[in-house]
Amino acid sequence: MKEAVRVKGVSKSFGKKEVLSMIDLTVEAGQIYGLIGPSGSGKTTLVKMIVGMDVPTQGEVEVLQTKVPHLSLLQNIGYMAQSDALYPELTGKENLTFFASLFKLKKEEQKQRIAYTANLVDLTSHLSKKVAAYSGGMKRRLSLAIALIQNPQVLILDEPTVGIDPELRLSIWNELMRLKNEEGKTILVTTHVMDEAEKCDRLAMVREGKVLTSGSPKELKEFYHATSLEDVFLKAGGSKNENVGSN
Ligand SMILES: Nc1ncnc2c1ncn2[C@@H]1O[C@H](COP(=O)(O)OP(=O)(O)OP(=O)(O)O)[C@@H](O)[C@H]1O
Repeated sequence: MKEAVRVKGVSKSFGKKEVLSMIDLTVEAGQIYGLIGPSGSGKTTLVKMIVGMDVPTQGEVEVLQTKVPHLSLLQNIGYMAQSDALYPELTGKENLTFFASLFKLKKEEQKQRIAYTANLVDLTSHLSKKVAAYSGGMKRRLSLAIALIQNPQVLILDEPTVGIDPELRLSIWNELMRLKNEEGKTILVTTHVMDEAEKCDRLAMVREGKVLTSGSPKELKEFYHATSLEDVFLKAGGSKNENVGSN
């Protein structure tokens, strides 16, 4: 299978502080790949370098066999940041229309994508409200809709379900599964939530800027003789970098 994302020997420092240290990871096309780790472990920094918003101090990143950053990748990467980048004075629909207009979409396709993404995140009946009047969860949902607007091949979602109620969280995960299974999308997601991590095909557990271990949830639990992913995390924390899975 082809690689959708390749991170090769990436380190990142801010001033003298090294935040990421020699990260290697590969996301196969058509996988859901989870980055899990405590707050401050470096997940967002890594994600920003994968989408081309920040530059590694060392190493390089490729997405769809193209070295990041590259203009051609904008159409193919949908990015949902941790903090919402929305226009509060515009309505939900105007926000979606604005972001859709940045991409090469025909008028009819643009309309369809707006309707589809709004429905996916359950915002259809709120589209004419100003975003300033949205709750935190609604803003997260709109950000997710925007990440999907141009129908990108690769989705990079930084804690997409924070502040979203359990029912909608489940429906968003069901949709991510559908996007993977039926449309062959590649999805890289950061999360703190272990039951979301269980749904990923592969995981990398990150702590203090290093990948502690990686593999499928099943492989990780077997390797560490652990009953849960929390347990894997605790056990992996005490050992050297392990690559449990096949890559
Ligand atoms: N622009 C910056 N300048 C200096 N330090 C930074 C910068 N961006 C991130 N850091 C530091 O890098 C470390 C990793 O931060 P990062 O946001 O990547 O972690 P995270 O795992 O995504 O955490 P969270 O889950 O809370 O978002 C933190 O110590 C943070 O303070």
